[in-house]
Amino acid sequence: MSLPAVASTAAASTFLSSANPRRSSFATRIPAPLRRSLPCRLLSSSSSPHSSLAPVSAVASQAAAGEAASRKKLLIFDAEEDLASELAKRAAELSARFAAERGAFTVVLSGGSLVKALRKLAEPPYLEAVDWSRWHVFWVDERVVPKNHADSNYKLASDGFLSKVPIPAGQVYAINDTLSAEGAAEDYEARLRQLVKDGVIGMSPVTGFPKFDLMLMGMGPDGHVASLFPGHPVVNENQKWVTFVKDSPKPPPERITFTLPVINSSAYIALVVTGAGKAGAVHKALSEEENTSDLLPVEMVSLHDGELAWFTDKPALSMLSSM
Ligand SMILES: O=C1O[C@H](COP(=O)(O)O)[C@@H](O)[C@H](O)[C@H]1O
Repeated sequence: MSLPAVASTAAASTFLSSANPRRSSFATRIPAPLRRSLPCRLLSSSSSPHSSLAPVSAVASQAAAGEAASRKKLLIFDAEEDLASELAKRAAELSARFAAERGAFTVVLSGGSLVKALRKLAEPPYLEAVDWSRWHVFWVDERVVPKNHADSNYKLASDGFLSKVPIPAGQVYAINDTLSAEGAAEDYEARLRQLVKDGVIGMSPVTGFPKFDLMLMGMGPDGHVASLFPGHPVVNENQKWVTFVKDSPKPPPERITFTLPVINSSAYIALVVTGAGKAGAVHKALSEEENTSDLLPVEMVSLHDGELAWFTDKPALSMLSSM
């Protein structure tokens, strides 16, 4: 689907300005065809992306009726700085909410470009304001390499984020890097099951899979999420919580990964996807052309009862419009 280069329409401006009077010039220039092409009905942008549009009220009434509720948001940022600020703010809000509700806050990290986007959490005011003692940190995927290896997602997060915030060391759950891929996946799932029994991780009454409070995830240029790659059979795993691959198309080949049922049971997912290199997969994921036989893993991320927020920028959306 190619979208025409059109300037903002009155409808587009009204659509957004009623929800967010501080919208950016980019938001106002989202053409009506693009708005129609987006399955996410919540669009906002720049440094103040909080607007909510129609489906949120629909979701609220579903929730009031006791049904599972799923929401999607598309947040578009002019600057990476703004994206990082909003991500930190949202994570801090969720931390306070879940710490109060459950006494623990379970956070799942991916590797890749996501980690850099977390940097503002390690700065004032969040460094002091967040109750880090409540955080329990997991990985949505990990490469089967030693923890001090350059390819390790643990090392990436440790160097770029975890070493800068006072999360108790015993609440950072790295994979066992002395095991094979199969062994590490089994071991990680066993540890998750124990933490569910201990009440640290919640369970989804809707799906019967663990329900993590916040997943902070990236997406590869091919539309992969975690280590679930397009066309790989593990994308269809629907029993295990954690599985493994030995033939990842992106090096290193051996990885362990959460399965889609676990990802889709989350309370909140922030999917951080920026840059022109991701534009093709973003176009496929966010356009209305649905070919259910050919879904990218990112298109299969769909929460049963929670909120999925895309944190994006103009280059990542560049194939959806001609900005
Ligand atoms: O290999 C991986 O890639 C994805 C995407 O990384 P990005 O640098 O393109 O954002 C990442 O989310 C995943 O955790 C990692 O193992």
